Amino acid sequence: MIKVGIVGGTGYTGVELLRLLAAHPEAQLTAITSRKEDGLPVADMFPSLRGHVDIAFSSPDKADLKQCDVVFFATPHGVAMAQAPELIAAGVKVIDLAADFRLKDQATFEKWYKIPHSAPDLLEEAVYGLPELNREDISKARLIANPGCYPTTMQLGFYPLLKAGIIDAGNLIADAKSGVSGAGRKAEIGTLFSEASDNFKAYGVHGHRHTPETSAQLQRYTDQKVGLIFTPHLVPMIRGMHSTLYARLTQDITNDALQALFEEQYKDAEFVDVMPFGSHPETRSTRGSNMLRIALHRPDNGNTVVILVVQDNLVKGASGQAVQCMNLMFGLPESTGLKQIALLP
Ligand SMILES: NC(=O)C1=CN([C@@H]2O[C@H](COP(=O)(O)OP(=O)(O)OC[C@H]3O[C@@H](n4cnc5c(N)ncnc54)[C@H](OP(=O)(O)O)[C@@H]3O)[C@@H](O)[C@H]2O)C=CC1
Ligand SMILES: CC(=O)N[C@@H](CCC(=O)OP(=O)(O)O)C(=O)O
Repeated sequence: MIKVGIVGGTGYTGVELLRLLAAHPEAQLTAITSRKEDGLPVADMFPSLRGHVDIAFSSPDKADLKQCDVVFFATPHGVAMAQAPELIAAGVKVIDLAADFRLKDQATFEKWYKIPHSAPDLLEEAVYGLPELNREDISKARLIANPGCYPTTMQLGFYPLLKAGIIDAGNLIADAKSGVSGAGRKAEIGTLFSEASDNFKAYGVHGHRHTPETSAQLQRYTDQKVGLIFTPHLVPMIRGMHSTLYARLTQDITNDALQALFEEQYKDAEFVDVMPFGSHPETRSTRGSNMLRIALHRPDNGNTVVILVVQDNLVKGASGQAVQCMNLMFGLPESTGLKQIALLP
């Protein structure tokens, strides 16, 4: 059994990790932290886990994380970088769900996250945890930077076109919407029921930290200079994410060939579903599952491709993807413990 620790077990990605790991045949939850709930049985806070999780929270300074084989950080940016060096030196693998190790360039990290990086020596080693594009490196990694939720949709949507060299990489547009759980479980005015329900708004229009993350990753796959305009929106759903991506074709290609490009790219990807050309994926077709679904459109058969991408921000956008990485790091089939079918309605 893989001994698993979770730092930040009271938040949304933390409890999602618990749900997935409780059903994982090779994982044994060994330590889970909370600064506020030291000593409280996990199932007392989350009754959905009664009968499935039988350990209690401990404060981060008391939790014996070094006895774990892998530790997930489901914490705000800046927490993992403080503890990862010591854990890795002790032979523990680390998967950070935050952004501490996502950007290779320290100055770019510090500019966007407005905190100094305390473990810059690990930036080079950290592996970006997007299995569909990075499977081999993940399987050898000691430290995973789990992707952001929006960047997962943008990269998997643009990648096949970018790799084929048939779009203008300097003019990528992403119009994306997230459910409110994307903002985490902390109390904030913007996520109050009376603010976020029955409402719809864009945010981060002049710059969101997922733009440099996505651009830097996409840049690995093209010689053109990547230019991305990304606008996130908050929509009144609890979970789920819908990204509508636009790319300009630079070559003649039929719709059948476009579709074939995506189907070929993701033919072995268990968690990426390329739907029929022209279809309309819904976020609920992924709710609670680790699936990401893609559908292509070509308005008026012109030179713009519209790529619709849906997923669940908490599963494929965070905790499910992190478990997918854990499976690879421990030599297990990638889908172990991740075969849940989406909930309907
Ligand atoms: N929500 C989402 O859809 C996604 C989130 N992410 C990223 O995952 C990370 C976690 O997100 P999410 O679960 O939503 O956040 P939450 O705010 O819901 O939870 C944060 C957790 O971190 C703990 N925590 C906070 N500060 C510290 C600290 N200084 N030291 C130790 N533990 C701390 C909190 O526990 P306590 O206060 O009890 O100690 C809590 O359990 C974030 O970095 C987020 O950006 C990534 C992709 C998607
Ligand atoms: C709805 C909402 O607020 N979403 C978050 C994204 C959360 C996330 O997953 O991203 P990181 O791990 O990079 O912080 C936001 O836009 O800040």
